[in-house]
Amino acid sequence: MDDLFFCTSLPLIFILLITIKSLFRSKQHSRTNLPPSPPSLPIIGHLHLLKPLAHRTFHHLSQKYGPVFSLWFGAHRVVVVSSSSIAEECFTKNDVVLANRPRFMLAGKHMGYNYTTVVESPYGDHWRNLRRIGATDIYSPTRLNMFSSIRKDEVKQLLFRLSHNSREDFAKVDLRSMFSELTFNIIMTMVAGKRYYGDGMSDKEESKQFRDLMSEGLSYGGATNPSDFVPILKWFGGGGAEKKVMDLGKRMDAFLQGLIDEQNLSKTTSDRSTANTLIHHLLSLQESQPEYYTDQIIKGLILVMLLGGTDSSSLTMEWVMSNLLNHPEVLKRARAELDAEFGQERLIDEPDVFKLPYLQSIISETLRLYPTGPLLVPHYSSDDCTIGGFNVPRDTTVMINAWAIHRDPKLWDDPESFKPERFAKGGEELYKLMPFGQGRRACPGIGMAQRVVGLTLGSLIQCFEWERISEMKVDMSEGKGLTMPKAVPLEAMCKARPIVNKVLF
Ligand code: HEM
Repeated sequence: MDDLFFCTSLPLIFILLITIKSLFRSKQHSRTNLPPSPPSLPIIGHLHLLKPLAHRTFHHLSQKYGPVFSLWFGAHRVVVVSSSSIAEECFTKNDVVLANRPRFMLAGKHMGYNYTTVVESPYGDHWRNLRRIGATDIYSPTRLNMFSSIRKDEVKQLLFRLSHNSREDFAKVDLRSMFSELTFNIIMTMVAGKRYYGDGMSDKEESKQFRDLMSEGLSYGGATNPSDFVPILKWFGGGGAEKKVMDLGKRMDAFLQGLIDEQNLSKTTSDRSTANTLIHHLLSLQESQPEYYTDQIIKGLILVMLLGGTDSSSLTMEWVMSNLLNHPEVLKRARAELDAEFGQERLIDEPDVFKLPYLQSIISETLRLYPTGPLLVPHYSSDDCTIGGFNVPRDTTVMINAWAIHRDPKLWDDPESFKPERFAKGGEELYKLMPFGQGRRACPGIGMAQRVVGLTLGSLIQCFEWERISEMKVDMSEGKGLTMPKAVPLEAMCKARPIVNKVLF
């Protein structure tokens, strides 16, 4: 009996002691040499510092506390990184440890199927499966090429709209709404063969429903529940924001399910108008692999395209046009590049965009100064790690301040100035940019964004003269919102160039 005890229990006790010791050491390790932190208030920590334009607040803090500092959002630890080399460490050495997402966004819970869409899902098999589906069925060059005529048609419709009053003289146009409608129409035509914006659409009930859902969805995208940070708030009721997002989530789900049901029905009635849509393709895969292509997974994939792929691209185009209006010499050079390469006889097409290095430099320079994801999407540590020589415990949210890195004077000459020429050399400068993130969780929509943004801007420059609405420079201040909109929506004056009459009418 004694022998048996020694043989079985002693090794177990030994293993237990070693585990306790290493756990203790790990806890100690993670509690010392933490990133510096500003003085905090009881219970709320640093929440009082969180004002709109968080990237700017974090940048100011980094100047005092260094390139890695920590904050408490109530009971939740957050580490902010503002240096290029340390961000690189996050996306290489620590890429797996930091590939999780925090769970404090209400949208992720109630619209994103309890944090299971590709944006919010934790790192693991489910997320890998979603990225695989995205890479093969949605964002691969082959799939993107299949939908190139949709993008071309939508851009043509935009050119038509712009030319309505501008064939004789300069006319004033509201570019924010036009860019936004363009990106929604492109994605919805790819997804379901439907356009919800444009002539005759505003009275249709389904269009109205879609527009309302999207504007609510984008406005609640960054909503958090204060009681997730300060649990004591649960005792005081509240939760108003959560109820609104919950209600929106239900309506959004019903709408997306309606699209799927409609396509299922059209299969039985052999309606060919929906045969080339993304939903049709995903539903056909559902037949052979039902466990991977569930209705919920399909709805989640559509949702992230709509909420992640529209504002980010349309606001980027608005920032680019604002820069061009403030720098007429850059606009002139971009137009000369287009005219020299393609003349005034035919409209440019998607593949042409990659033969326009100056236009590409303008887009890169705009994404440097005005990245529409200034803090990327928050990452979350699944284990203890070190960042920039500091210990960062597991369950810490890590934010990368791409906006600050893109303006770091140690990295860029004259960082506050708009100078597309800095990208003329290509390679090295481009590697310092991170508007789409880096590593495992980097944006999978980059190819689609490049095509939409490049084709639209190239076409606008090829087909129209552009001027500001007054002598005053376009206001470049940033407004509130997750995707860093301009504070003042862009209006501009445009006049059709001769090519418009040749190719559009
Ligand atoms: C100019 C346009 C765009 C910009 C600047 C942009 C930027 C970003 C950024 C910064 C991230 C987070 C990276 C990180 O976590 O470190 C991201 C993630 C993501 N983006 Fe984009 N994006 C753009 C367009 C698009 C488009 C067109 C789509 C799809 C239609 C898309 C889909 C996604 C998805 C699904 C993720 C989540 C990836 C994951 O968590 O695994 N994006 N994007």
